[in-house]
Amino acid sequence: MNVTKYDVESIIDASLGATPAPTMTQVESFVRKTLNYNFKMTLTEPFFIKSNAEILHAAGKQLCSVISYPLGSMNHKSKVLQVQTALKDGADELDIAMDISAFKSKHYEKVKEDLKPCVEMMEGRICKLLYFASLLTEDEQLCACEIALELGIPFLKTNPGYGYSTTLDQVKLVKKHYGDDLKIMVSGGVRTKEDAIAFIEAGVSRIATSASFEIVDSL
Ligand SMILES: O=C[C@H](O)COP(=O)(O)O
Repeated sequence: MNVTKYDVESIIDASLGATPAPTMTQVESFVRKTLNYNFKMTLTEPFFIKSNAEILHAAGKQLCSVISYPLGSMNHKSKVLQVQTALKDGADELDIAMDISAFKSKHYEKVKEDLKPCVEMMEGRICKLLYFASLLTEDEQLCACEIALELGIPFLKTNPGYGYSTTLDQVKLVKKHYGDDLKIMVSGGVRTKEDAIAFIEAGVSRIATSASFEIVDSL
């Protein structure tokens, strides 16, 4: 498979993830730096959506934010409010975390009821289900895929970062069972162009990484 620089750059969601508590100045400088690249999205925490959207939209770029990140453990009302606010503030896409504790407790209906209004509010905009693959068994990962499809979210985000790296096996498992029915954004631990190319060859549609500049600059 011949993977070009464009193939990689154009599917990256650029994250500042490696900096756990960035200052507003650090965030703005990161966002301004992404303007020099042709990334798919710039990822931003909810607090920064409004200010980052002003910068990115003025330059014709888009941003994605996160909801109930990283464990999906916010209560339902606050998740709904967070989605409403994120969209009002200018988010173009959202990565919504599944309630991992409820899921691992097998409260699948609760997990779905929690997510359903959030997905409906997206009104056709892209959202991805963060299912935290590294905390799940293989059977649980496949169960999360079923939930995504039942909710009409045909796009997964594997892991939140924070030291949880996505493996090729996690991606291959989903691709083996669901093929093109589920798109995957690999997230967590993608650090080099070799990592990026290996995940593209495994079938991912998007790459969220805090090494976006380094990866593209090395291609
Ligand atoms: O949301 C995206 C994450 O920050 C990606 O994970 P990473 O920080 O390990 O690259």
